Amino acid sequence: MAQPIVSVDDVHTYYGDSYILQGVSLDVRPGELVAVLGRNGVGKSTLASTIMGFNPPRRGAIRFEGKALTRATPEARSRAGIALVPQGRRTFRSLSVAETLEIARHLRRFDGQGLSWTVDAVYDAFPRLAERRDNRAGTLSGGEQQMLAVGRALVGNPRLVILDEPTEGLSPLLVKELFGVLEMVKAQGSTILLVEQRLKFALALADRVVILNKGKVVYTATPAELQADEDVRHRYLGV
Ligand SMILES: Nc1ncnc2c1ncn2[C@@H]1O[C@H](COP(=O)(O)OP(=O)(O)OP(=O)(O)O)[C@@H](O)[C@H]1O
Repeated sequence: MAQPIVSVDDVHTYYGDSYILQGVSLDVRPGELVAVLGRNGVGKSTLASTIMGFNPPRRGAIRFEGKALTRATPEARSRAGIALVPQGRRTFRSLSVAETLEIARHLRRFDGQGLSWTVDAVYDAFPRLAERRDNRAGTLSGGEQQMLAVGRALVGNPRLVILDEPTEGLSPLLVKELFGVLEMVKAQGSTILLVEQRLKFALALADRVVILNKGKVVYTATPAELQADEDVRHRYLGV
């Protein structure tokens, strides 16, 4: 089996005294889409920010393409080829769509090794962004800002894209559009870690699903296995 792109090994993360990730381990292999599921507050976003380096673990290790990254800064992780699309988008309100994407392209410090998301490719994937290219991010709808946040990550041609609840607040139409884009990103061989509340969305995209509960991985399976396991879905996802 291929070496994992990212390997999270017995990671323990805190916010002050709050013990959030309590020994999380998971691997994501090249070209795989792994969905992280779980109820509100179980630590999914914390896992995303721990991998990106915003909230390093007190114990445990994170390896990226075989190299230890546990203590690396978020900038170093970005240079290594990890991109995070954070929950709540965080686009710069005063920059236009075109400026946002151009800046992300210029900041690209990582040679995407055959992956090639250009600004034009992002416009093709999200026609709404092309229509709004001269508009400031602050004037976009929530859904359009989400598209922009995803596009900004893609033009960096990351080796690993971490998406933290990208469908949150999107209209059904935009959810569908985002689904198509993620299918495309996947088809190009990108590796994706998807934190997601919408079960159907996650099951339709994922190669593997991981469920977190109270800061621990309690279940790992294929989407079909989770689909068939009513007990697990009910117990850990409430559906
Ligand atoms: N900056 C912070 N300081 C202190 N506690 C925090 C902080 N951010 C999150 N928490 C707490 O950590 C726990 C895990 O939060 P996290 O956001 O990782 O969960 P989540 O599974 O992503 O939930 P959600 O789906 O609601 O985003 C929660 O109890 C939350 O209240």
